[in-house]
Amino acid sequence: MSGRIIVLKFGGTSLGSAGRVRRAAARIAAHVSRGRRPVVVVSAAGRTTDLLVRRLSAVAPGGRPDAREADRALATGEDLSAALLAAALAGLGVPARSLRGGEAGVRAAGEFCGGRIERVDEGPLLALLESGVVPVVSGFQGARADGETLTLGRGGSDTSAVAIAAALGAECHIITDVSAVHDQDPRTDADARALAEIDPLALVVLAEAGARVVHPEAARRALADRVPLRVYAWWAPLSGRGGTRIRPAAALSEAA
Ligand SMILES: Nc1ncnc2c1ncn2[C@@H]1O[C@H](COP(=O)(O)OP(=O)(O)O)[C@@H](O)[C@H]1O
Ligand SMILES: N[C@@H](CC(=O)OP(=O)(O)O)C(=O)O
Repeated sequence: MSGRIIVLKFGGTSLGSAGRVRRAAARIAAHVSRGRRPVVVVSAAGRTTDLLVRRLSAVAPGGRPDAREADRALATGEDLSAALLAAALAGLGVPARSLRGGEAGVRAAGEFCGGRIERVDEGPLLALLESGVVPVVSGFQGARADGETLTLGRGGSDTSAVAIAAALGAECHIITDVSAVHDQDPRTDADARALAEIDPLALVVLAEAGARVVHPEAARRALADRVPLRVYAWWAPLSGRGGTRIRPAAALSEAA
């Protein structure tokens, strides 16, 4: 089955309104109708995580909340996105189920607010795919061996998506708020060029230099685990054309 699995990661801006959640659901449904088996990974909508950080600071002495409770609060942003998107899919007649990171098999290690993904047990996701259900997984979180939820650091949903794709032997699409990976941040540099293709190592270099579009840890994992990536915008055609392909031996080239 692995050849037909595709991991689709929707960033916060891609889920920032009811209309965008419905468009994300339509994109997933389009993949299902083409015979693919999507596994979906979501971020918290819009500025939700920033809001949760502010709310935690407001109730904590000295603005420093207890780390365990901070992680439980922060994880709710992704959980809400997952439930909303699964509900939108059900509304389109596509069976779907929201899962927390730990429920989806994402095993994390480390401390609260600073977890790292140790491994992904593919069993729960494969079981849902086998029964024709689209798993919609909360990114940015995993479960530690003691059952506690750990978040993975800001921007960590990209890492969730790539780790899941690596475990499933699948490609991973990162759906974001820019049309492609550019050679500079297109929001601050009017001359930024969209890249049609880029080598995975070049993506690591861009990400480590601060290009937020793919988290550096996700880029490093894609390189190490040979996960093919694509990056495009939430408003891109549902046909899936355009954006940036990240694959080994791709030359840096400008998008048409
Ligand atoms: N080289 C680059 N190419 C594309 N986007 C970039 C680059 N450098 C920085 N960015 C920024 O990355 C942002 C997308 O990342 P992010 O805000 O984390 O999106 P999401 O909400 O989808 O996770 C874009 O809005 C853009 O401003
Ligand atoms: N919601 C988390 C995780 C994340 O990855 O978000 P996004 O995919 O929107 O960058 C954050 O804001 O850091």
